[in-house]
Amino acid sequence: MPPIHRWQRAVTAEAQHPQFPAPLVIGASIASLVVVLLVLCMFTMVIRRRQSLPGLSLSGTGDALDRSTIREATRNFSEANVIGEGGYSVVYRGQLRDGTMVAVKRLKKYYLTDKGKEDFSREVGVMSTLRHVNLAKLLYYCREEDEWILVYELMENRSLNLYIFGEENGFRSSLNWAQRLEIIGGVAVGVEFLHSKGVIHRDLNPGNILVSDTWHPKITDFATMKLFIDEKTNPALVLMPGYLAPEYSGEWALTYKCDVYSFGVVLLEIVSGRKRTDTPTLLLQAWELWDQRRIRELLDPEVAEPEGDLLSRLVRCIQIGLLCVQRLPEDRPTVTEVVELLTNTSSQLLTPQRPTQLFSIDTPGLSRTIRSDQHLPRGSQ
Ligand SMILES: Nc1ncnc2c1ncn2[C@@H]1O[C@H](COP(=O)(O)OP(=O)(O)OP(=O)(O)O)[C@@H](O)[C@H]1O
Repeated sequence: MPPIHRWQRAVTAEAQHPQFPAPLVIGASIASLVVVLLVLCMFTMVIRRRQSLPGLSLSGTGDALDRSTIREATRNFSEANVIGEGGYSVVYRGQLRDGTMVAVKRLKKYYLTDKGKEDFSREVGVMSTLRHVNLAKLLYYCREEDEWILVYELMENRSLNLYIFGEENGFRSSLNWAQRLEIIGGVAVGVEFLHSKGVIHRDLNPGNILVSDTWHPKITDFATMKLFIDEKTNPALVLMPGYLAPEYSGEWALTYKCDVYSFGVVLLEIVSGRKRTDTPTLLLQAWELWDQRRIRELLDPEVAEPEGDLLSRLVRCIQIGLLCVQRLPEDRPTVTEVVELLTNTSSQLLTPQRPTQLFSIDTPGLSRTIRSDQHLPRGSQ
């Protein structure tokens, strides 16, 4: 061991017994105590918020909405009140005591995770602050024991898939071309708003686009339910095949451009009336017909043929859709650019490349992509 010099010994001794003035020591102790108390207070507040009342109004009115109120509104979740069912919820029509008509979304219990339980109140609180004319309005939520419920404003016309895929008689022809173009524009504006708030929808599809009684589109399911489900163990459940961008279905590479891709697929479905899962070659068909200027063959035959200005707007719209579904995210426009391209008809449009990806059997992380240079499965062309 090297010898210790006298000056070293002096420093060591001072370090062991530093001579601070008494007022400084007292001041520092009080300050530390205050900081500790503040941290404790904040921690308690967070915990209290998480264990908050079972039903909490999101409208700022202060009215609590508990399970018994929701039971009453839906006549005890009566079968007759079911208006839809998705992968992880059953949706009921309901009427609150004040007469407000609501859509009550009751989450299926077996998919809820511990993480979801922790996040529910906080995340729903955040989502409820997203108010926009093209977003469905989340009014209340209820989390009581194992009952998890979201209460939305009711959209009498339900979702867009009913009208573009003709799942019910006569529905398909009820949306004319002008209305379809309006819906496409409204969805783009809604997605732009979400992106401006830092939210990626991830699951944009016609089942998640509701339509008001005046045919205005309202995007729903923006990142709410999916936050409460473990998508890595339930990927097929969480995200709808046919709409996922190849980079997301293949490598979980999630960016705003994934929504742009889904939007492009939805746009092409709206104009063609063809569901991509039933028509895996939809993107290629659309590109070829657009490239050969045979657009009329792509358009939904159930809707009266468009002429003049309407036809040229549709041609432009299809070109925008094809730009959105480009394989590489960097070749797709941003949604803000999409809105600009849709509204400013004199703005310059790039030429979309021929799609190489026909259809991705796209469970994230388990992607099996069929490319146009590979053989398609029998019956899929
Ligand atoms: N606010 C609403 N007003 C009217 N109908 C609604 C409303 N919300 C949902 N629905 C109807 O309920 C159906 C199922 O809802 P939704 O798709 O949101 O369920 P989900 O469990 O989130 O499922 P998924 O995302 O797998 O489709 C919708 O397709 C729509 O027809």
